[in-house]
Amino acid sequence: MVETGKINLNSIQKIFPPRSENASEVEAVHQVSATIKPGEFIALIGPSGCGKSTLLRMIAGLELPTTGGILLDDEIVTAPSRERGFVFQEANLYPWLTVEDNVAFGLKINNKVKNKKAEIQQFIELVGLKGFEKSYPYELSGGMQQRVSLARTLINYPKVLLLDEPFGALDAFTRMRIHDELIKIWQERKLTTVMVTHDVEEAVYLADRVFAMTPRPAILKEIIDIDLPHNRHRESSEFIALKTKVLKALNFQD
Ligand SMILES: Nc1ncnc2c1ncn2[C@@H]1O[C@H](COP(=O)(O)OP(=O)(O)OP(=O)(O)O)[C@@H](O)[C@H]1O
Repeated sequence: MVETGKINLNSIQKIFPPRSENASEVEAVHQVSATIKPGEFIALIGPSGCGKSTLLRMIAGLELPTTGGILLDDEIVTAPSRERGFVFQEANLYPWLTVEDNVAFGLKINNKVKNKKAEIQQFIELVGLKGFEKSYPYELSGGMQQRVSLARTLINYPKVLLLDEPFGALDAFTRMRIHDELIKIWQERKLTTVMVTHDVEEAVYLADRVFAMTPRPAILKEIIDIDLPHNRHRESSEFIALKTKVLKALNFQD
């Protein structure tokens, strides 16, 4: 079986030009190199404004590196593609469309919606929204909206799932439930996943490896292996030890 979804980051640097005449340029990402294996779950963690989202956006092809290159399965990333599904912090649903029409929207652009009813239903069920097909976004909680956004991305069968703090606005209980759903989907679909988060516990709960970034410019300071099987127990001594390790890498704990 050919495994797909390998990402190579080769000395990635991103410098944004000055925003105004008196401003200076901003180096957001500095010389990041790493290989992400097919099917791996990576959490990118670092202080606010360090450059995590910029790195994720470059993997998506939404930004181009100033120097260095990103390869997906040995092809250089130069533009966004459905191969690399992106879920934003906000669900960004179309308020005038129902859940099923929001999920179908990406397919409609492709003119592929014919005979896709069953598939749309399958993805709605995959994210746990059976029974809400005809609901509008305003009738859903924040967590449910984010699940619609996930279904809308997954229905295009991306090789890579890129998540930019998608659960940041959710309450703690909803987050924990959605974490378990995400792990189930990730295990079923064997998707290479890269997630930006501020939350050390979220990173240790979900990821195979945590990439700890420095304050801006983001440099890959340390990679922490999370060598725990799922379902992980947040209260276990191994889990707490790994959280401490990540916090140390981020310089928040001696
Ligand atoms: N398009 C842009 N033009 C100029 N500067 C930018 C642009 N996008 C991001 N930056 C700057 O790059 C730096 C890194 O931003 P980025 O959004 O990647 O950080 P982050 O680590 O994801 O932050 P947060 O966790 O707060 O979302 C910031 O100083 C930001 O102002």
